[in-house]
Amino acid sequence: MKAPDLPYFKMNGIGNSILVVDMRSAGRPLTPAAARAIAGEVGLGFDQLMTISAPLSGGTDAFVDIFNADGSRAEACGNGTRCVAWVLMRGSPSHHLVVETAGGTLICDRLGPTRFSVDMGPPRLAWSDIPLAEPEADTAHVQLRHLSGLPDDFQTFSAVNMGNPHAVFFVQDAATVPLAEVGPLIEHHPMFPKRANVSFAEITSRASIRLRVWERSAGATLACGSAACATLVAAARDGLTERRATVSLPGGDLMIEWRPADGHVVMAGDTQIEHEGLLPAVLWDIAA
Ligand SMILES: N[C@@H](CCC[C@H](N)C(=O)O)C(=O)O
Repeated sequence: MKAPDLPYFKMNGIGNSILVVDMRSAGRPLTPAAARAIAGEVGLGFDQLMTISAPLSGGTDAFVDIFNADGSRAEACGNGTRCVAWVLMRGSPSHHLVVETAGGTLICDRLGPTRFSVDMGPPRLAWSDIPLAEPEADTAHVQLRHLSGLPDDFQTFSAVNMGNPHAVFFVQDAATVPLAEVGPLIEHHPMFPKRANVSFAEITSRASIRLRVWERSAGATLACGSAACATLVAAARDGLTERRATVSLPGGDLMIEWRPADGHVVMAGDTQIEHEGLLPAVLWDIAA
């Protein structure tokens, strides 16, 4: 039977470039090679590609697989999840959605026509959950060992897993961090067996943070939702901010709360649709 062409939605979550593909009629998953082809030859570049499939577990509305532009998989993507919520709730009276990803179950709520919140679940803070390569008693202050030549600002980081691994560095001035130089060095540091998303955070008040992010497998991005969540957790854990703050990224602002009631981290922010279309069925035949 001929595979169907599949609807895609080119979107962004405050500048984080997201391609959502509705695979519910495909009957088979997207391969990493197809994800790379979509980003490359097909010309639909993205930071993350989110595929929507039928739910795997009871009580969820969809399963979402997340690919980086190099074809690797990510366990979480906050900005992409808000875009998925826009796609699944458009034209529907529903204001609430539960999606499952490789990193856990995410709850989405509509706050406005293009504004959504995502409950990203609780952060995991044990060294083995990040994961780090070796035991660390205090994951809020980890020394970045064996990497010489970095300024003092980049010697100690806070490690947080928000479904995916994050290293958060607090700096005096986020704007002057040489992201393209230090980002890849830290992402690939042997301390991170699954590599890491790398954040540089400047505390601007008890309720505001300025942030720049080097994403694992995607590089410098205008925004990263899970990094904003990880940063708020790291900042509140250190007493630098309250548990609710505005995180300002180059692409815009996210409101992040680490809820005292259940320990979950909730993000709220905008989404934007750029265009939509159909992806040719032949792509589904590209092998892994
Ligand atoms: N942009 C995302 C997170 C991206 C995932 C990352 N590159 C990884 O490999 O973990 C977000 O908004 O959370």
